[in-house]
Amino acid sequence: MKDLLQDPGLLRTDAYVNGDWLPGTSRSEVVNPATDAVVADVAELTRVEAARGIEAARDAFPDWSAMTAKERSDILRRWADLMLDHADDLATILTAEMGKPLAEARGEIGYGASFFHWFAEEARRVYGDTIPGHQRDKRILVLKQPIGVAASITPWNFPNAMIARKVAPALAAGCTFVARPSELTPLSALAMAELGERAGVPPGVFNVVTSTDAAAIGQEFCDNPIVRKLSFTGSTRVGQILMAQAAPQIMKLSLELGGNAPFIVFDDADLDAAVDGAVNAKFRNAGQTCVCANRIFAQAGIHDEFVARLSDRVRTLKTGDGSEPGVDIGPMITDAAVEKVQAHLADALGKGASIVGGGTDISQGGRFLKPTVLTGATGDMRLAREETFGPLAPVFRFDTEAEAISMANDTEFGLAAYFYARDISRVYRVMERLEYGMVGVNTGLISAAEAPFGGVKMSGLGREGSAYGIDEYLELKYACLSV
Ligand SMILES: NC(=O)c1ccc[n+]([C@@H]2O[C@H](COP(=O)([O-])OP(=O)(O)OC[C@H]3O[C@@H](n4cnc5c(N)ncnc54)[C@H](O)[C@@H]3O)[C@@H](O)[C@H]2O)c1
Ligand SMILES: O=C[C@H](O)CS(=O)(=O)O
Repeated sequence: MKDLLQDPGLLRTDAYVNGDWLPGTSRSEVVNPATDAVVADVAELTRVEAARGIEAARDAFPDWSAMTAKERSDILRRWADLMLDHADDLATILTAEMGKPLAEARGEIGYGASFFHWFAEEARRVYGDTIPGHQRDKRILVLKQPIGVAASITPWNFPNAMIARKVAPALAAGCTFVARPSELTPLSALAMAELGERAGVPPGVFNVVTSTDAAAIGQEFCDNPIVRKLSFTGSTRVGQILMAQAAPQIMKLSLELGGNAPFIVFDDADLDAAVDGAVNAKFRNAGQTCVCANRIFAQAGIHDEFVARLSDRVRTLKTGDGSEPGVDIGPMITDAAVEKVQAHLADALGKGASIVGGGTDISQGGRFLKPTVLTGATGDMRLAREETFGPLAPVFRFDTEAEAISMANDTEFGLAAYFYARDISRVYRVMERLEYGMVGVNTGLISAAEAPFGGVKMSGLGREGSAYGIDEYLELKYACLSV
């Protein structure tokens, strides 16, 4: 792997605690999902060693939080600049461990760096308040102060950006941090730590504990009284586990969980734009994103034309090893992920859906699946109620606006939704009535550091990015002065 990198020093395989690289008492393999080749052997830390990382963050907190906002801002900006300077190497590492096409991996590095740039600016705008007193001799002050030690647990599908979206606001606020990346994709987090060290992040401020024992590390994060904030991105199932485990500590939580995004195309939509949006929203990261269009709804008047145009576009998408030029759809991350998509397809076909172009098999060998459009999808199918997390685009037909909104909202999730329409009254009505944390109107790509990313209902708590994102790592203190 190192021979593929311009800067081999970025391929770090030891855990990073208190500025030291720890080999751990054992190692675990990171495997390329496209080839099954072993990419690296990574340090396997125990729960006790993870606690060392928490203690390092505790010990680093006083000095880090005492820095001026400008001092922290400068370090975050240097970190972002280094990530962009090394984007090609970081993308090579990311594609090797996660499988996404190199172009998407480079895009993710830019997306991750954008959070460091954004919160380098937000660091200097953590303002408090003065409030007119409730008595003549009282003065009211509101201070915003960093929570303290924050911890993160993140998924495999965006191994750089999901950590950046948490570390950047945390450190900007003055918190110190312990990250536990997915066991499937730890290398991107370790490369981030290497660049953080080069950017001047002091020892103990940012720590990366690597382990395949997710439950043990998560339990340590929830049980250890030093940890005052846990930020989790992953499935709703695990989010519920962590929320319960964190309850005894009354720990502040951010939960970025599962989704079931509707993608609605109304009769008055710009169909070419809707097709572009559907391809972006459905097939980015081979359909392995929390905001992917999981259900596509097409109004009766344009249904057949939309399906025809979408299918024509999908047929041009190339499946293959993400490190190869021109590949649009990389592998699924695991065999279990392949099995889930195949199970959703079989269930849908068994309940009356059809693959556009015919056939019943979407396998391309190994963990590769053919991007596929289904018609005849209905609400009783598994793919209507569960995240498919793969390149399967089920199209549901609808007649009225009210029916579309009702079907779109008929889910326990509420992360992202999308719709295409040009009538401004309809745009306002639908935008207001969709029960989601984020709505894309005439666009299939909504994620940006400038915007508050997050969901409602079973899709989580809190927001990441935007000016709101730093509040997740701050506490309000009310001071009442008698004068
Ligand atoms: N809302 C968002 O921003 C967002 C972003 C990316 C992914 N996701 C969601 O994540 C899921 C896919 O990612 P995934 O398969 O890695 O999810 P996952 O919940 O299985 O795993 C997420 C992380 O939690 C760890 N984990 C698993 N069990 C744990 C436990 N008992 N205690 C502590 N940690 C544990 C995993 O090792 C991993 O690092 C999908 O549901 C997707 O929608 C949401
Ligand atoms: O899958 C989860 C990510 O949050 C997707 S995005 O890149 O932030 O849209």
